[in-house]
Amino acid sequence: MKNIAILCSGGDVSGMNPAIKHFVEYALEKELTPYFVYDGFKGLIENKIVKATHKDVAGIINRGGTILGSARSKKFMEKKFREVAKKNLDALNIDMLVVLGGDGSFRGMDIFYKEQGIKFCGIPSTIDNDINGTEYCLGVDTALNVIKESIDNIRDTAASFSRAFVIETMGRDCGYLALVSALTCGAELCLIPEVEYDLKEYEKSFKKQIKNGRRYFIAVVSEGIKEESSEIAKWFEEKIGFESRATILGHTQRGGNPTIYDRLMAYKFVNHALDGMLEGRDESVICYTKKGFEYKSIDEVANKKYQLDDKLLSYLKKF
Ligand SMILES: Nc1ncnc2c1ncn2[C@@H]1O[C@H](COP(=O)(O)OP(=O)(O)O)[C@@H](O)[C@H]1O
Ligand SMILES: O=P(O)(O)OC[C@H]1O[C@](O)(COP(=O)(O)O)[C@@H](O)[C@@H]1O
Repeated sequence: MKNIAILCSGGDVSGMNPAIKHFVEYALEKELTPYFVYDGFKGLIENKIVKATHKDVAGIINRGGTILGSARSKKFMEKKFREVAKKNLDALNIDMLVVLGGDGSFRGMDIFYKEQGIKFCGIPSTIDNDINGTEYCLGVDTALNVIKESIDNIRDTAASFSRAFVIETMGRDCGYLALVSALTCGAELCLIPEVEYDLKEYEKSFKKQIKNGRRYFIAVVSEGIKEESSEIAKWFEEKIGFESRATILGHTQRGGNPTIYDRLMAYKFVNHALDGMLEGRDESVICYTKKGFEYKSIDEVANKKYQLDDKLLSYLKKF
């Protein structure tokens, strides 16, 4: 039997646990021996590598986060520590790794493969949905649903109290979560890092809306824009004349039980990862595009910055 391991690296997402569960099941079905690496690349270096069984993945399909733990490891950037990681894997005869993470993790694995010969398949996993080459990253749907729940709740109080609410979503420097949430939760204002804005340009239209009976405003703004969400709230008070509050959703967006879509995507990503490795793909990332699932090289994924789809961008509400 061949040995294969799985690890999580970078920001955790809801959907990792269903992926880990299916990894064990599908590996055993394919007559591979599955292993867990706890705490990402850090755990590879610290030898936290353990054989996995069906029992280890019982009752986890509905849980957010990752039972394996995730980490960002500075040591893995250094060759001498990657050599330690390789020694640890060799001792267990493991030469294949499935990595749930972002482009940084895949870049690290690419170096590890070229230098130490450990084959890998990357499964894009980040709530930011900011990996070039794939239209979907594991965890995004759950994060969007958490945001939707929060905005719907905030709308109740905003309408009752006649206030403006500025809701900040995560995304680092990518506005995907904010844009999709604004469109699907009916926000009056959406600000994202990819699009220049001038708040002055919204004043006339917002005042007109108030005259026409608008009782409250919902603004969805992304992490990474030029202003703090508290400053946008202040603008609502000072320039629009509306009492306002700012809510930063923060790490709530990384939790919650995985949606059906993320459970299904986890299943499909893992199937493709193992199939690809068994077919002899030694260093690939599975991307989901209009064509379906595709195996791409690390260069196709990590050499270019992710760009929001033009069609989606065209839906951004203007003043
Ligand atoms: N150039 C690199 N060389 C070796 N390891 C890397 C490299 N880039 C990233 N890594 C590893 O991948 C980890 C996760 O990368 P990071 O960019 O933080 O997250 P993400 O995978 O979400 O993009 C880093 O902490 C590091 O251990
Ligand atoms: O959990 P931390 O270290 O505070 O990081 C927060 C960052 O991680 C994210 O939640 C996810 O980013 P990654 O998936 O790229 O790690 C970002 O949206 C956010 O900017």
